[in-house]
Formats: sequence, C-alpha cells, structure tokens
Amino acid sequence: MSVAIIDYGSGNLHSAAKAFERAARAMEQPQKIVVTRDPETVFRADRIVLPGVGAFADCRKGLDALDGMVDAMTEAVRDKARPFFGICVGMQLMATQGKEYVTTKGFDWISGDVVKITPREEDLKIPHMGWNTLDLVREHPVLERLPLGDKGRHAYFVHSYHLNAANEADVIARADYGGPVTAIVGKDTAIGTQFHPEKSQRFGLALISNFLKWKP
Ligand SMILES: NC(=O)CC[C@H](N)C(=O)O
Repeated sequence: MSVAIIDYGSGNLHSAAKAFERAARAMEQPQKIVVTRDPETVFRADRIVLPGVGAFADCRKGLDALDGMVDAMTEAVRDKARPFFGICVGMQLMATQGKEYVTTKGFDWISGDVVKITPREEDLKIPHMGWNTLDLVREHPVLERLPLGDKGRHAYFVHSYHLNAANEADVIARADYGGPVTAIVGKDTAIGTQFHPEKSQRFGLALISNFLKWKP
C-alpha cells in the first residue's frame, strides 16, 4: 500500500508528510508514504494527499507546472476511486474556482467558489488563525471514533478564504467564525479539510489514521 503526497513546492509539505508517516507507523498494516512530483507514481498510489498553503492561484500554478499531475490525480480519483485528502489550499483546489485576488480554476470536484470569509463581528481578525470547534453536518467514515477534547472536535485553522459549497451534501463539517466557515468537504472518495490536521495534534493524527484506514 502506498500513499502519495504531492510535492509541488507547497509550504506545509514536510509537516504534512511527517504527520502521515507518524500515523502510518502506528497502524497494523504498513503503508508507505511517498513524497512525489511524479504523476505516474500518483496515478499508481493507493491514496493521494494534496497539501497546500499560500495563495490559491500560486498553488494552482505550482501544480500545473508538474506536467500531467492534475490529469493523473483526477483519473486516479474519478476513474479508479482512490481516496484523496486535500489540506487547506489542497482542499480549496477541489472547488470550481478560487476567488483569491484573481479568479482561478479549481478541479471542480466540489461545486462552489473559494471566497473570502467575512466575519460579522469586527473584532474577529482575518486570517482566521487558531483552534476552532467543528460542527458536524453529516457523518463520514473518516470522522468516526475521533478523540474529543472538552470542546469537542477541535482543529487548527490558518486561512482567509473558504470553500462556499453549492451543494449542502458536499459539506461534512463547519466551524463558526462570525458566521459559518466550511471546515470539511467530501464527495465520493475525496475529502478535504480547511484546517491543518498536521497541526491539530491528537485529533488531527486520528483523522489522518482514519483516512489511511478508509476503504470507500
Ligand atoms: N494558510 C494559508 O496558507 C492561507 C490559505 C489561503 N490563501 C486562504 O487564505 O484561505
């Protein structure tokens, strides 16, 4: 079993890879974590992870610079039903388009735009940075039996934009930051988190473990 983490120069690649390696080591069935820029490796992998920090357009550009990568990913997920995990901008890229500074096409796996969050209360700063509680919209195998702190499902966010999903069925969890913020999306074999599981301690690690065990 192999898990491909796509390396297109994104900032959180190494912390994400470390968290997946840690989760994989704790599992009974070994899974090899491969950090790769090679579309063929991604196409053959059993699971795919797309990290991402920075601006939407820059991430898209970085990914497009790897010839054939978006096609390899899309075919693996769409045609071969491989589980996919997008993190932060990796999740935002699953949308129809991003609206950060310029309009940029996403993969259009989840209908909707990535738009700026606009908290009602003026004292809520942008970016939304820090821990926040997740409100579950629907059940999902990747969210089963997670360790809950006293504040419930608690995850670490750093972002100014979020995926405004057109279909409620694609939303798995939200957070509240002066209004609803999309925290987890999921459709078919793909999931994505706006927050950083690699920075979300025990909860994040358990979420990654669940993803590694998920057999959709
Ligand atoms: N944490 C980041 O890198 C920010 C991600 C994205 N540009 C957003 O603000 O939503």
